[in-house]
Amino acid sequence: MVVSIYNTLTREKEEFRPIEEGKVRMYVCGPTVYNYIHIGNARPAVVFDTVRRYLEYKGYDVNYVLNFTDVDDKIINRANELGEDVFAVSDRYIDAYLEDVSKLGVKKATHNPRVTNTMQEIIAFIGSLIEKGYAYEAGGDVYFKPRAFEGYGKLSHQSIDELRSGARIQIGEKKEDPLDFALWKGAKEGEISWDSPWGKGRPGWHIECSAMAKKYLGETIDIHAGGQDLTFPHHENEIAQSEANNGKTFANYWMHNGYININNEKMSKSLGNFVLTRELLEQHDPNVIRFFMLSVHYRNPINFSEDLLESAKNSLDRVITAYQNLGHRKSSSTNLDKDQHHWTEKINILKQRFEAEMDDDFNTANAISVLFDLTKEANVYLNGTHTSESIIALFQETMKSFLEILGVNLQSEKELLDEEIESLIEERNEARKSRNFTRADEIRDLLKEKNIILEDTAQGVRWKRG
Ligand SMILES: Nc1ncnc2c1ncn2[C@@H]1O[C@H](COP(=O)(O)OP(=O)(O)OP(=O)(O)O)[C@@H](O)[C@H]1O
Ligand SMILES: [Zn+2]
Repeated sequence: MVVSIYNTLTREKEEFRPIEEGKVRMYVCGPTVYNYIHIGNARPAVVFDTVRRYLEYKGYDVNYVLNFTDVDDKIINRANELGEDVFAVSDRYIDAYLEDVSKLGVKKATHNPRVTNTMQEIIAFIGSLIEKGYAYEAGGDVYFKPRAFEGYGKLSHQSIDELRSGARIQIGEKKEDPLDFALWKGAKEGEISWDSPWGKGRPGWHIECSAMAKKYLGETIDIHAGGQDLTFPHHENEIAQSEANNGKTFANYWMHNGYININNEKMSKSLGNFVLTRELLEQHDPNVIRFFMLSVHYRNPINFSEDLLESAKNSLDRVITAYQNLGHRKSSSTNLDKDQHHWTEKINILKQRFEAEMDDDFNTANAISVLFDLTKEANVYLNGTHTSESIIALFQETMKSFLEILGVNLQSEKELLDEEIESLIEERNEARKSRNFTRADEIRDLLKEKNIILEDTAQGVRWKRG
């Protein structure tokens, strides 16, 4: 089946057809690094990592680019506040970002370009836009003229007149038209700056992504993604700059994730209603946070609450427990199971359903329900008298592959606990052999406390989580 993607540009689900057979060029707008990220900021990281994982599962080679805006007014202000160098601030928050998202199971990007390492390409891009008549210099700044670009407003579905009526020129701005936006900002005295044909300064936010996408992915890319708030003006402006300059479609599919809200209001730094990802990571298993984020379709809002996290934890526990119980049962399988064909068929249907949900604009919420159905079937299977190793392996393999697509890591603390359980059982067996019943009972009680059920069978002690 072909993957279909909801494209913000056309407001329709479209079949995904890559530019190059078997390859995907994907650009995700990354953070402005002046603070630790809140879980709202972590949502695009997790959502688009899942898109990437699924495309890789489908056999695509994904060139995944996520940039860092490492120079910007907010970073400069923060550096001034802290009495630090701009680079000290941006380096610290880039490291923190990478640490946080990697805990959430986000794979390393193919490229993580930084604005300050792309300065020459950005300056050349701006120069070319001036040459082509789309931009002009004004007192050390350079502005882009949206009115010169036919099609401005197509992503956010607004007409240029509508947009112009809402725009104002702020005091101190040197632009000709309220809609014009800065490509280059002349530096104030003593501010961090780069040399350019228009004097010392630094780039505007929008031009960075146009230049970085071109450098790492070429003039036309497959998927461009980011949070919903980036649609306008950021992505609209990226389209205008790139298409004006390159004379080609900039991106074929535009994807935008919905917000994480608190009390139905967007979580944001400016409102102060945020939960830092690193603080949440101290209180919850990263798998649970990820599972919670994916339990809602990526375009829908999530209203953050501890209850939702708790319910994600319970659901994920059920899945992992079933996976582990399958593992323990493997060695004691009788292999007398006569219904192998029936079970193989059942598992295959669930696999197809999972893929169909993911093919349908990466519907992780419905894909997770299929994972729950698989879990239920696994439990039904384990309740039977006879099991076969091959069906157990098929259940495990399928579960593992679903979890891998979702980016949930099975190598969690629970795996370690398994070893502890096995060694406690071993110790209990030894204790019984040497008639040390006090110790044997102690271990049995300890396991019981941890909700581990022991069954004495002809094949030896079998255990499972209750
Ligand atoms: N509450 C949220 N829910 C989902 N995505 C969000 C949320 N807030 C920001 N994002 C996304 O996080 C990414 C990083 O954005 P950026 O670093 O610019 O954050 P920001 O806009 O400074 O955050 P804030 O809105 O808190 O000021 C962007 O793709 C943005 O759309
Ligand atoms: Zn961008």
